[in-house]
Amino acid sequence: MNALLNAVEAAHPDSFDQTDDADAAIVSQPLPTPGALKKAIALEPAIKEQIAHQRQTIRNILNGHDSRLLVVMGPCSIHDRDSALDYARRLKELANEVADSMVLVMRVYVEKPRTTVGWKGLVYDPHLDGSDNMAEGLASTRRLMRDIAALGLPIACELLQPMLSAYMDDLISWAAVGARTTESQIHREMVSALPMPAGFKNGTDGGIQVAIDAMGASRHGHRYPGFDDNGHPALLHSRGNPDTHLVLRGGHQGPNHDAQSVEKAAFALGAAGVSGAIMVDCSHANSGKDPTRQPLVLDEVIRQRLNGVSSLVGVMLESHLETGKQPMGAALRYGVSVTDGCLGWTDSEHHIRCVAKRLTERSV
Ligand SMILES: O=C[C@H](O)[C@H](O)COP(=O)(O)O
Ligand SMILES: C=C(OP(=O)(O)O)C(=O)O
Repeated sequence: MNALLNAVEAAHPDSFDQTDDADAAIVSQPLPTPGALKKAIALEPAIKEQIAHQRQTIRNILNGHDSRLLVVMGPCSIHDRDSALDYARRLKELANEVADSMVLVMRVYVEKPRTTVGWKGLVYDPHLDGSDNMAEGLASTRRLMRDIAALGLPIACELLQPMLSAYMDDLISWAAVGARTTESQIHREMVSALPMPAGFKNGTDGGIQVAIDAMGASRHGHRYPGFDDNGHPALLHSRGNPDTHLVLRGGHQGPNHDAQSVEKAAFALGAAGVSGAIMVDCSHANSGKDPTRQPLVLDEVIRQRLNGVSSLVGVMLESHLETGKQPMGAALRYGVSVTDGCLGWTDSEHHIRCVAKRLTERSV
């Protein structure tokens, strides 16, 4: 990594100078370009093919050509490599076991949107100590995602800072735009260029129209300023992304996974002429941020699906090795979330198996 940074410094010596404007609020530090990092931590052709296949499987579920349930599950945020890989190995085994009725995709969330301030994720601060070594965070993220993909798991990730998506977009099979950014034109432009399906969450106030508008905006091509793979400012031309959908995550007024809210959302999607596929996030405002309530939300979604609500194609769970969450601090407990509380592995596995059984019994 240092060699990469030295090469960047040699090519752009000015960018290392601190500004001499005493009023300026920023100091710049160089980062590798997306192209350089992708070359340094490259994907084997077999992994690229696997990811293309996994994206297509997810598209098929969204389009109704594959009747399995899409399940995006994993930690609220990734904060250490060992527990992420430990989780991934367990998830892969479970994914194989339930493959007839479900497609499990691992949440590998490395950027966190904060309500005010807080730790912003592995990419920003891989040492969790405020040192913000983003060059290292980007490299660790790529290595981790590559290793998880090598286990055969599809990866889900929220894309928050549009500039960072280019460092990892080749590794992701399903992308999320979060409740705090769905309304942003910049994020809609970003999604219009993504090579994978993407879910737009409803807003934090519970409003679904922002997500429907986002789907309408991102299926069109856009021209917008950004950076090319070599890090040069460029006018980017996107083709538009036809594979977007709504994610219901509840809002300030409470949950929105009940039958009436789902029916209302399906009607609004139909009226707008966008994809009718809906994923329910069993966490966040749908569980009142109490991880132990996620199975109740899951149960209700499966009940509706088994009653014929075909728009419900997916669910999301925040799940880690251990239940709950912990504050950031010196001695972190292994496998416990440092952001939102998660359902522990034993419960997660149990509930996924129960759902698989219910789905399988119904289809025979
Ligand atoms: O899923 C994550 C959180 O809900 C989101 O990042 C906001 O977190 P915060 O309110 O703790 O900042
Ligand atoms: C931040 C997340 O969700 P939301 O945008 O719904 O708050 C998340 O899923 O990690």
